[in-house]
Amino acid sequence: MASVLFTQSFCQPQAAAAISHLTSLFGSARAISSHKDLRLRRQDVHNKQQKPNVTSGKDLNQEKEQCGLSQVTDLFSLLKDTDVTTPTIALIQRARKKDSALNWAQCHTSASTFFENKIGFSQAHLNVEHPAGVSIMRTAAQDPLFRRILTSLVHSHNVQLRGFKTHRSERHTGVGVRPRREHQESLIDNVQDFFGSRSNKNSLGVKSAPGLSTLSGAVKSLSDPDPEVERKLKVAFAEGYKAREENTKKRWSNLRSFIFLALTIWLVVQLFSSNISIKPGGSLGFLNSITYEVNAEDVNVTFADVKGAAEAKQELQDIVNFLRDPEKYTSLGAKLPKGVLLVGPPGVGKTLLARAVAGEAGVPFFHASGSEFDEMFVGLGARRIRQLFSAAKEQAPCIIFIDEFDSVGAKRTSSAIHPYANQTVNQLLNEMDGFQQNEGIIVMGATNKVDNMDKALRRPGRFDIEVTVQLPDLKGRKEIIELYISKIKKDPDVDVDKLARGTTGFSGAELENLINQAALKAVIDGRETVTMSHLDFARDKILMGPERKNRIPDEETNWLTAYHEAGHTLVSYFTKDSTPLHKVTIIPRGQSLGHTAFIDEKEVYNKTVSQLKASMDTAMGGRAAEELIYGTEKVTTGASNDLQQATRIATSMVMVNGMSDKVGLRSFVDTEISPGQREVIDLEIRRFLQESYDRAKSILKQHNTELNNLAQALIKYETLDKDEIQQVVEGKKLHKSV
Ligand SMILES: Nc1ncnc2c1ncn2[C@@H]1O[C@H](COP(=O)(O)OP(=O)(O)OP(=O)(O)O)[C@@H](O)[C@H]1O
Ligand SMILES: [Zn+2]
Repeated sequence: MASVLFTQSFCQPQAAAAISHLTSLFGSARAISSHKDLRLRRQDVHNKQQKPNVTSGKDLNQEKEQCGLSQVTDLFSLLKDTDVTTPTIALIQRARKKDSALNWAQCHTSASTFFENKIGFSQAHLNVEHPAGVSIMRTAAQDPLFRRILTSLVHSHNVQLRGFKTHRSERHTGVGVRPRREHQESLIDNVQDFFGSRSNKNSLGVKSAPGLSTLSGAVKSLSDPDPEVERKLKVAFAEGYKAREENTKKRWSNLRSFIFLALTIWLVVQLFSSNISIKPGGSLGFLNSITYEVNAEDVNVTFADVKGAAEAKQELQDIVNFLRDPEKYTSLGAKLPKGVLLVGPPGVGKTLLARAVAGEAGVPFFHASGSEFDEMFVGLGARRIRQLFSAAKEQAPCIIFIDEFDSVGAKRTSSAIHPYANQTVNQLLNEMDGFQQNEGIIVMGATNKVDNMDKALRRPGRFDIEVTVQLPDLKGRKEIIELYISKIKKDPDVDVDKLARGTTGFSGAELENLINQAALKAVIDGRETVTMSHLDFARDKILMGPERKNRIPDEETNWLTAYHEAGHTLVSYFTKDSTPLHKVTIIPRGQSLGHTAFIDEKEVYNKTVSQLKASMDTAMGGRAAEELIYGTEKVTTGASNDLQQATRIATSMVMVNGMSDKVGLRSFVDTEISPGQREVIDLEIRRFLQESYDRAKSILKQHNTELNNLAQALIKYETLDKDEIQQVVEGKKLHKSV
């Protein structure tokens, strides 16, 4: 890994090692933000106000700004300590990357997504009868590091629970966020037993270790957090802790974390007691003593390690050839690109490809992350760019890879909030222009938001080559699955082909995660090998969020959820061109009370008007069913996500894809919209949505019997797969055990 070494004139050697270890893991931008976090916490203690309370919307925003990135920092350090597998880290990184480092909200979302995933897995551990659970909880409770992270995460979770939804629930049709507290109460009781706050014996009759009361004290001191939050944290951490425990060599990292913590506190004191002033364009005297040493990485990844992505590999082969033998090109007078932009959705292997280019060519690889340049101090980002390029020049031919490229290369703004962001882009442009075409440095940037990029960066002589990396197709998925499944012990019943067919739309990282999750599930089930049912379980978890153990004890809510989900399902069922149904359930999953899941049968490269309308109608089906059955006064907030999704589709139809007659064949991306136009657009979006709702309602009215049957079947069986849905709709009797 390319490490950005952070040395400082007054560093102790040991401490410098600790810092460099950390910065190499997280990049020092994040190391710096955790100073900020510590400062906040110190103030909290000072004000005797330990609770990071978020009440009003304004506070919430402030809170986000103050603690967003640093919470993620903690999360990262947790990950480091727990040795959680790469896909999980990739998952967070990816979610975090969804926006520039200035958008803290995204960070929280990613953190929560992560915990949802972790917690789903941990439910088995939560089971009091599970011997692993007992020992995990007990060890966890005695650990000071655990407590520290716990404190900071309650913080993060408080923010999350009050303001955001998970990534998954945004992406997939499902019921919105509704409280689900009672349902969890029995579970919380169990945990409380563990933590000694109810009695000092848990239900196994094992007397609690003394440390338990310490943890319960810690939890109590967290200003009476939401029990749901408390529960989630305990479980998530117990599991994280277990993973950590399993890796004995990680013990040392405890010590390092401690040194780092002590050092950061000291740094913060230095920073904020020395009267530093930040002047526009100026720099901090104190920070001038910081030097960054940029190290390259030797890569041993090759194209053979990247599965699928044949086109991308082919396009990149030219770059490899050039790097292998720059002279050959120079002597012919051929000019090669300086910059290559890898564009594609998260997790498709952009980073992997860039590495493979370096590996194939046998050149050093400098890896930097866009957010590293997003500094809280003026001019540091630009300076880092300079240092990165000057280090690279010394080692040419080589590759500079900038991940999350959109956070460095975003359109320059005149915004008053971050007036210095432009400096970084300017510096990058300078550097790109400053070296000769055939000098042997190729700058590769990866982004999933190419539209946000500053246009100047894409002029000839800069990032003028764009390589698109797509989601893997059937063959690609098969190869990826084969690659990762070869690393685990699988049962002979595992059908890779079937799995590949049932995972349309999954990225490479998601497939890797799927296999990992399946393996975890197999371990929990006490199995020797991973079976198809473990893989199915993992797929559903990734697709719909982790499954809760039980349904909600409130029957009225269950019926409402059943009708809501049956509404989605039926509209989809009776609408031509809708995405094929996969499953419907009223067991709460992730953040939602129920879920209707769909999987495309084959790759979708483009969507037709009819498909888009079908998606909108299906999303509207939930609300329409609620209204039909319970009346307008009884509709719930459960459809908020659905509405969001439908609105997104309608908006893009009208504003981007020229699918509205009134607005015409016109795209409003990147154009000023006059008030007159805005009104027309608005009316069109509204019309699209209303018509969609009406279509959904009319389907449900027409198929009222089926709606009732489906809701009843959901109440009885809780989850129905595609075939079962069909049987119910066709009025056949289901042979399914309850
Ligand atoms: N095509 C693939 N072949 C093999 N493994 C893959 C592939 N795509 C993704 N993976 C796995 O997923 C991990 C994450 O992928 P990677 O970080 O390269 O994706 P990315 O496109 O750079 O995503 P992001 O935009 O989030 O950075 C890889 O380290 C690899 O383990
Ligand atoms: Zn819904």
